[in-house]
Amino acid sequence: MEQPLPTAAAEAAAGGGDGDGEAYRIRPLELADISRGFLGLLNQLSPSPPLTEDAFRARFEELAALGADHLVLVAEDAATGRLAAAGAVLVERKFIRRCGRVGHVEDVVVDAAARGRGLGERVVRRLVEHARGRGCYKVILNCTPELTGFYAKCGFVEKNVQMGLYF
Ligand SMILES: CC(=O)SCCNC(=O)CCNC(=O)[C@H](O)C(C)(C)COP(=O)(O)OP(=O)(O)OC[C@H]1O[C@@H](n2cnc3c(N)ncnc32)[C@H](O)[C@@H]1OP(=O)(O)O
Repeated sequence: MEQPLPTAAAEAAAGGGDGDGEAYRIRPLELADISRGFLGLLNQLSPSPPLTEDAFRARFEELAALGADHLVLVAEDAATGRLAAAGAVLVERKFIRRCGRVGHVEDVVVDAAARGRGLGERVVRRLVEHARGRGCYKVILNCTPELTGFYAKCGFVEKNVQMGLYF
């Protein structure tokens, strides 16, 4: 039987599945989410060629091996079972700051039809809580200038600049 990423238990302990009768249930990514619209969601973030089921499974298992240091959350529409949002957080383990940990929020996306209802903020706040629960002293992310207002609503402040080198 298919299992969710092993991060599920840690995530649940840190505030876990909503289970409160809300329209969207936020939970860790599962293998079966490939047929619940997960890839279509990611495509709204960054258009890319279709991923095969084998490639998805291989990456899912790779991430599962990282345990609670890598969490992908999705928001499932309780009425339809389709995914309406997703986001990820990666816990970096440092030597500095007394071997401190830093959370990196990545790949946050809400389906175009579900935007503007607070779902994006809910997902980000849950990712942040996971990082806090893993002992991170800060959470950081990169975004375009147009999105700073959204992340400010999620509690983030602008700090430094992003630089990139693409291959
Ligand atoms: C680290 C990264 O992943 S960066 C990539 C982010 N993802 C994308 O750009 C993909 C395309 N965009 C989306 O998926 C969505 O528009 C998101 C994720 C940016 C926002 O999701 P939504 O569910 O629509 O946002 P949500 O409804 O939770 O908004 C929360 C608050 O932020 C505000 N907000 C939302 N988007 C923006 C914006 N672009 N600029 C300023 N404020 C915004 C909302 O008005 C709301 O404020 P309120 O509480 O005063 O009403």
